[in-house]
Amino acid sequence: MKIAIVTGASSGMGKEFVRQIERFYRELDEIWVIARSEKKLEEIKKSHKTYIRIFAGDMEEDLVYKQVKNRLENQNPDIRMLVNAAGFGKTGTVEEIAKEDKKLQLRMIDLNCRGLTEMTCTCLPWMHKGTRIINLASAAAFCPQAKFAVYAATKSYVLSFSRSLAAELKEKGIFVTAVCPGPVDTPFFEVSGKLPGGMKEAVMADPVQVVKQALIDAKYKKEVSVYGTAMKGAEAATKVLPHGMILKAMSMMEKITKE
Ligand SMILES: NC(=O)C1=CN([C@@H]2O[C@H](COP(=O)(O)OP(=O)(O)OC[C@H]3O[C@@H](n4cnc5c(N)ncnc54)[C@H](OP(=O)(O)O)[C@@H]3O)[C@@H](O)[C@H]2O)C=CC1
Ligand SMILES: CC(=O)[C@H](N)C(=O)O
Repeated sequence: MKIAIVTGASSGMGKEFVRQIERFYRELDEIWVIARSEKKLEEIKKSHKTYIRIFAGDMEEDLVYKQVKNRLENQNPDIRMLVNAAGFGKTGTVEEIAKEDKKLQLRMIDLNCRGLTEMTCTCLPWMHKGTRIINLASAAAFCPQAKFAVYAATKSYVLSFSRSLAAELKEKGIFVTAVCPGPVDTPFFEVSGKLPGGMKEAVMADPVQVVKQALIDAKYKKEVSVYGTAMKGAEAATKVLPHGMILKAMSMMEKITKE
């Protein structure tokens, strides 16, 4: 049995991956979807031809990983693709966020880093030559970001982890792609809140295009997928300019767009 597994499938890019994967891999028997909102996953199930198997659970807790593992052991499927999309962010200074909710930034590390790592380790024994892992990092992985500090750090982890994993798995013929978009128009910002000023709106990307690019890049075994000229430019800038200078410029731009 050939399957794909998508975390964070109830919304935004995860949901879009489920939609596009169905067209991309026509031979799939099932797509396994993971998120907390069972109701949203049920809605997604109704709109697909491929059988959608729902795992409704909180990836900050252990239970959902056990449920996925048990199902893998029982059905022994061939995982053609794993997409790790579950994640969240919060804008504000580290102090402000901690004052509002002491645990929130730790929960962010737990989901964005531990969750992604645990799901990858859970799935790897069922992945073989020619299969793909797609990890949702972010352009925030390229450089530290004030007022997005913990989020940007978690995404640096995802990028670093993905590249190391890609090197480790190359011999086995399993290919890993870290997806690093700039701001994408999804419900993400309803959870995170927005940075003051209109900086992000100006470069907001369409999730359909970001996911399409990611699947093409994964097909061509690219280790990093960056959608759009603006973010390709940003990536190049973070490679040549001192990060202190970029942080200063970002802070100045924020002040200008606020005025
Ligand atoms: N939007 C953007 O600008 C960008 C987003 N990204 C990254 O892409 C990924 C997808 O984000 P996006 O689609 O935009 O955001 P959304 O908020 O639309 O989707 C986030 C998904 O993660 C799931 N999720 C959140 N918390 C948990 C949890 N504790 N356990 C299980 N699932 C959870 C949500 O489902 P539910 O609430 O039902 O649990 C939802 O399906 C994230 O990792 C994000 O960091 C990267 C770059 C840009
Ligand atoms: C939410 C994101 O990851 C995005 N790259 C951003 O910086 O807004």
